[in-house]
Formats: sequence, C-alpha cells, structure tokens
Amino acid sequence: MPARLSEVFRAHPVHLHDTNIEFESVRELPDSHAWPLVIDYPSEDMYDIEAVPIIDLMDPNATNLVGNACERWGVFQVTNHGIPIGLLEDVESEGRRLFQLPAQQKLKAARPPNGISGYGRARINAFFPKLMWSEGFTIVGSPVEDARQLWPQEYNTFWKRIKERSLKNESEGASAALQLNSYPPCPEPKRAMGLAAHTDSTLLTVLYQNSTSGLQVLKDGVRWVSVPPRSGTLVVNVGDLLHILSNGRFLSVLHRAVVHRTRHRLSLAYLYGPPSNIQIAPLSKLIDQKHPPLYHPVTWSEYLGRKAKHFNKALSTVRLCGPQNVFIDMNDQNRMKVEW
Ligand SMILES: C=C1C[C@]23C[C@H]1CC[C@H]2[C@@]12CCC[C@@](C)(C(=O)O1)[C@H]2[C@@H]3C(=O)O
Ligand SMILES: O=C(O)CCC(=O)C(=O)O
Ligand SMILES: [Fe+2]
Repeated sequence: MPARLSEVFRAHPVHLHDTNIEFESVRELPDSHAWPLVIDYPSEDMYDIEAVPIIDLMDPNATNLVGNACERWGVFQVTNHGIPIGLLEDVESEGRRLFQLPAQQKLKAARPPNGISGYGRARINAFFPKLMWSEGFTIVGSPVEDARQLWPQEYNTFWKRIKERSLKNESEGASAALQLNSYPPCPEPKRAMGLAAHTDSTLLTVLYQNSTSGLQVLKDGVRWVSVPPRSGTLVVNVGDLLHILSNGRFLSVLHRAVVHRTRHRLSLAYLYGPPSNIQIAPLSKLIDQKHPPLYHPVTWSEYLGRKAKHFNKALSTVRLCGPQNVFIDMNDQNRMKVEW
C-alpha cells in the first residue's frame, strides 16, 4: 500500500474525457451533460422545513452541539471559526483566476489518470454515464509545479497564497487535500449535475462556498436539503473515516452540488484526514457487548483505493458484519437509493 497520499491512485488510473467543453460559450445543454431531471432542485420560494444546524464555536455548549449534529445530520455550519475571511477570499480569487484561463492552458496542469493533483473533472465522474457541469483543481502537497505550467511567467502569487496559508504539511501529523470546484452558469440547470451525490472519504471536510447556493445534503435518506451560503460561515461535513472511527455513530453525509442558470459558483473544500498510513478503526471506548465494532481497521491510502474501485459502496467493503446488518446503517441505505 502506498504511504503517501499523492501515490494512492497509482494502481487506480481513471480515463476521463480529455477534451473539455468551454462551458461559458455553450447555449444548449449537450447530450453528454444531460442527466435525468434533478429532483428537489431548489425553487426560489421554497424554504427548507429543516435546516442544517449552525453552530457558534464560541458557544460554551459547542462540543455537544457538534456531536448532535454529527449524529443527526453528518454536517453542520460554523461561525466564529477563527479563519480570517480574507484568507478564504484570497484563495477564492486565485481559484477564479485559474478557472478563467483558456482551456488549453488549464490542461497543461491536467491531473494525470493515476495522479491525485491537478486540473480536471472529479474522479467520481468515471462512475456515471454523463459528465458533470463543473471543473476542479486538486492540490495535495505543493502546487508549485502545476502553477508553473499554468502561469509560466508569474506563478508565485498562486502557490504562495495557497501553500503558505492553506495547506498543512504531511509531517505535521495530518494529510489533507484542497479541492477548488468551479460550476459555470448552465443553460438547463435542472437537467445538469454539478457534482454527483457522494460522501467524502475524509475524517472531516471544511467547505467554503461563494455567494451562490448549490450544495445539498441528503437528510434521513429521503430529502435533499439545501445549504445556502451565509457570509463568514463554513460548512463542515463528516467523512467516511470519521464514520468508521465513531463506529457508525456519526453519519458521513451524502451530498451533491447543483448548478445555476446565470450564476457562477465556486467552492473550496479542505479535505482533512489522518496521516495516510495510520490505521483507523472504531474507537475502543465506543465498543462493548451491545456495540460490537462495525468496521475493519483501514488506512486512508487503502480506503482511497477502495473508493476508487467501489465508489459509494467503499464503506460497505470495510464493514465487519454481513449484509444482513446493512439497514442498521442509514447511510448504507442512502447509498443504495441513489445508485443508477
Ligand atoms: C484526498 C482525496 C479525497 C478525494 C480524493 C482525494 C483528492 C480529491 C478528493 C475528492 C474531491 C471531490 C469529491 C471526491 C469524492 C473526489 O472525486 O475527489 C473527493 C475524494 C474523496 O473524498 O474520496
Ligand atoms: O461544491 C460543493 O458545494 C461541494 C464540493 C464537494 O462536495 C467536494 O469537493 O467534495
Ligand atoms: Fe464532497
């Protein structure tokens, strides 16, 4: 098993279309991007009966609130998080600058089929018959080489802003990826999909979205609930590894991004995980006779390999109990409902 995050996809190459459409110039949705109608596309006058909890991290009761949100939703929003808004806006503007480059320029930093970093479609597109209405740029480690390809004359601004301010070094005891997502305006948003329903394989993902909504989370396996952007607020979602660590108590929430007719949406996801070769298993203090461990120990590298192969079924491949228990786990149930 590869120890470094940057090597996890060596054995799992994906060949996504290498020709990119120039989204902005398309007037009609091409068949290649036409999905079945998006159910629960947010309507202007619709408000959600239930909303994703918003937690003030300075609240003395914040720990309990976070725990409850992880059990009930697998996602929450945070205020008073201490991350300067200026830092987020800097990274957003660098992302905007990147996605505005001409397609052939961006493709110079294309993510290789067996690599993790670079420009291109989300890997998960390989599991769907249609293409998503989005482009992404994934950063693991230093983006300096990619920045040099994108802006040969002037690459310092990008990588300094991103590396120095946003990414933790693997030697500091964690691994992380930064994913910039761009969702251009779309002529037929209800028949397009920005990012298809998935769970993150992380411990936690911290998401910043610009002022355009699009993120939706699946609640109780049945309802898509929108998470509209609120200025200064970050969205935090539980990933598959935290679900395993909590022995299934915390839900790794199924989420997706829908697109907009006239507005360009940008999001930044900080995908946070443990050192990539450390075993993650259900915490022993959560295990007793009534609560047997539900998952095998697994490292993040190994899990990403499983995700690359099994996508939304990856979690069930590390389950200890047989398929008869699948319906105990709400998330497994969710997963089956959204399959094609
Ligand atoms: C460290 C990670 C986590 C990755 C793979 C790798 C780099 C990019 C991440 C994402 C980001 C977009 C959704 C996802 C599902 C995808 O296709 O790429 C994520 C995936 C995962 O959470 O499994
Ligand atoms: O753009 C969004 O709101 C979702 C992004 C996301 O789920 C991801 O990058 O993993
Ligand atoms: Fe995600």
